[in-house]
Amino acid sequence: MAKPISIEVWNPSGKYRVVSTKSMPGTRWIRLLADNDCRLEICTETKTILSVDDILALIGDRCDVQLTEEWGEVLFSALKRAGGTAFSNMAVGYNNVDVEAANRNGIAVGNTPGVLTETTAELAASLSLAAARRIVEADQFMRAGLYDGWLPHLFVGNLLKGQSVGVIGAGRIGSAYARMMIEGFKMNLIYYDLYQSTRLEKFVTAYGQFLKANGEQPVTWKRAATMEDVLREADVISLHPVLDKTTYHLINPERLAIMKKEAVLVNASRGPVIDEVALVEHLKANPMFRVGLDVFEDEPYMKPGLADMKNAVVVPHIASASKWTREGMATLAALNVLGKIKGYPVWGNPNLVEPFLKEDATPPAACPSIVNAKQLGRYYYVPPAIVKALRTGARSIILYLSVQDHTPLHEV
Ligand SMILES: NC(=O)c1ccc[n+]([C@@H]2O[C@H](COP(=O)([O-])OP(=O)(O)OC[C@H]3O[C@@H](n4cnc5c(N)ncnc54)[C@H](O)[C@@H]3O)[C@@H](O)[C@H]2O)c1
Ligand SMILES: O=C(O)[C@H](O)CO
Repeated sequence: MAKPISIEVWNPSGKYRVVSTKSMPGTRWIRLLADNDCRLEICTETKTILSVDDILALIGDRCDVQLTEEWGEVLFSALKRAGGTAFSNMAVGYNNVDVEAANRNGIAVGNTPGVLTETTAELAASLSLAAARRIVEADQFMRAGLYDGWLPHLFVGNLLKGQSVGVIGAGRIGSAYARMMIEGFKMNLIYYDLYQSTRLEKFVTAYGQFLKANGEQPVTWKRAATMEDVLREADVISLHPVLDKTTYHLINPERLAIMKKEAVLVNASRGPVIDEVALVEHLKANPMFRVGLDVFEDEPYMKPGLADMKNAVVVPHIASASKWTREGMATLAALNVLGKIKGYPVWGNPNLVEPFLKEDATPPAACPSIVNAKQLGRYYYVPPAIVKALRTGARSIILYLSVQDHTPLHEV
């Protein structure tokens, strides 16, 4: 039997036992669970990453649902044995979750999309600027007392205006990042994604027309046929795909070699999207090539040599770390599991989660985002207006649920 784990308990007499492996920001998520007859146990262990045994101890022999951490067959089957039916990641990415194992055990898997988009894109934009303008190097130089007067060559970096920004993975976050760089710095877009992002293309076209009408150079867009086209052409490249078999080591020695010598590469997706050993070699050989990294291949560690590279800006996986976003993630994670307990349907569009985030309002009676809803045969939330329209005999309904053209629309 694994050793006991220290916990803090809310609403001890609650009927449903909900376990959170981490303390999450804000208090709304706690209130939502406690007010709905849940006994909430929050792990208070000081270590950052819990082992499988730690989590088994937390699940115990009766647990209704579980939030966050690395999950596979051992944990999902233990959760099922304890009577559990739901798990939620406090993250949009769920490459840490073996969804097949969850399906085999009939466990609903939640994630928290939509609330991280702008926050994560802003951090990617910050890393782009910090790397292009050598902000961290210059800050360290200043603090070291090395500044003895203005010099024409001191920390010369790259101008972004009019250059081209490359986005690989133009989904929610990639598209938001692209818009920031285009609107903020008037960069031209080249992107690569498995799907076309017509919304993003339309945005760039309209913004280009606006600039032209005001006598400025219009911005342009191009959807690249291959990822290599983006790598060859772009001055700043930001990676925003999901991590899966197709994107593991997407940036490898061959692809690094075709990038511009003075390019800036940013990664706020997942560490293994870049072959980090190859990246360190590339940074050593190309001092004007710069990177901004939020994520690492062997998190929390960096590959040997990376920490010594002046042309790398590194931050500890903080892309979603704004107060609003983190509290929103906690709320969505809690509502995913609460919705499963209550037998609620799954929200029709996981990209449009604002109704769940209104601080003083009762959230919709739905699970905000369950990634294996279809596999588990869950049904979807239909907005009351549509139900009413159907009841009053409407013959056709315009579905307005897809905010992103290439995001598959869940069945309603
Ligand atoms: N660093 C952080 O804190 C942080 C925060 C949020 C999200 N993320 C990561 O960012 C990822 C993207 O999040 P999102 O909300 O934008 O997801 P999303 O699903 O909206 O976008 C992902 C995009 O990647 C594309 N894609 C998939 N495979 C590809 C391939 N082989 N080549 C090119 N494009 C490909 C998809 O078509 C999609 O458009 C998450 O899965 C997560 O791993 C990291
Ligand atoms: O995928 C995510 O949501 C992040 O990595 C956590 O911020």
